[in-house]
Formats: sequence, structure tokens, C-alpha cells
Amino acid sequence: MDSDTPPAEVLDELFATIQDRKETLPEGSYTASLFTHEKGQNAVLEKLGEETTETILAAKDGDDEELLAESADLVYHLLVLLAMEDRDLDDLRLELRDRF
Ligand SMILES: N=c1c2ncn([C@@H]3O[C@H](COP(=O)(O)OP(=O)(O)OP(=O)(O)O)[C@@H](O)[C@H]3O)c2ncn1[C@@H]1O[C@H](COP(=O)(O)O)[C@@H](O)[C@H]1O
Repeated sequence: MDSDTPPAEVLDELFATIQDRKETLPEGSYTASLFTHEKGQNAVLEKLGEETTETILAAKDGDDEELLAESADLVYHLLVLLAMEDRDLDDLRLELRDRF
């Protein structure tokens, strides 16, 4: 993915990158480190908790820039969790669509 990626494609490209990291486990990759962490799933779950709290605090502070940054951290870690649980981005889309 690069800065030319259309916004509508970013989540798909990010999820594909996360799945690639899960399969190839490259050295130096933070994403790969979450799949190999000695804490296992808890490593991601703890980050989800942290990023949720940081997102809440940014919203309470009315800090729009920080809100976006922490929301991005939160969404990224949620995508890592879905990949870890062998779910696909379409699974999430279908779940949301079924609520229309
Ligand atoms: N989108 C992300 C992404 N968002 C957050 N993070 C990492 O998640 C961690 C967040 O932890 P922290 O909140 O403690 O770090 P922080 O945000 O600097 O600190 P705070 O200010 O939030 O407290 C940081 O290490 C970030 O680098 C991400 N790491 C990777 N990606 C994407 O994943 C792709 C693969 O990256 P690698 O992990 O390098 O393979 C990249 O190209 C990016 O597109």
C-alpha cells in the first residue's frame, strides 16, 4: 500500500498486508510480532484495550487529530485480531450488512 491507494481500498490493502505478515512472519515486523508473541492472543487483546482507552480519552479531550490517530491504532489491532481468528474482512462486512 502507498499514499496513492484510494481511501476506499485502504482497509482491504491493510488487511491483505496483515494476512501476509501472518503467513510470512518477516523479521522486524510489528504486525508479525503480534502473531508470534509469547502472550499469544492476549498480546493483541491488551493492545485493543489500550487503544480503546486512548481513543476514548482523545474523544473526551476533543482532540480530533489524536482521535483519528488512536482510532486508526484501534482499527488496525482489530484487523490483526480478526486475521488471528482466521476471519476475513468480508465476514465483518456481511455481519454489518445483515444489520441494515
Ligand atoms: N497500520 C499499522 C499500524 N497502526 C499502529 N501500528 C503499531 O501499533 C503500535 C501501537 O502501539 P502504541 O500505541 O504503544 O504505540 P504508539 O501509537 O506510538 O503510542 P501511543 O501514543 O498510542 O501510546 C505501534 O508500534 C505502531 O507502529 C501499526 N503497525 C502497522 N500498521 C500497518 O501494517 C503494515 C505492516 O507493518 P509492519 O508491522 O511493520 O509489518 C504497515 O505498512 C502499516 O500499514
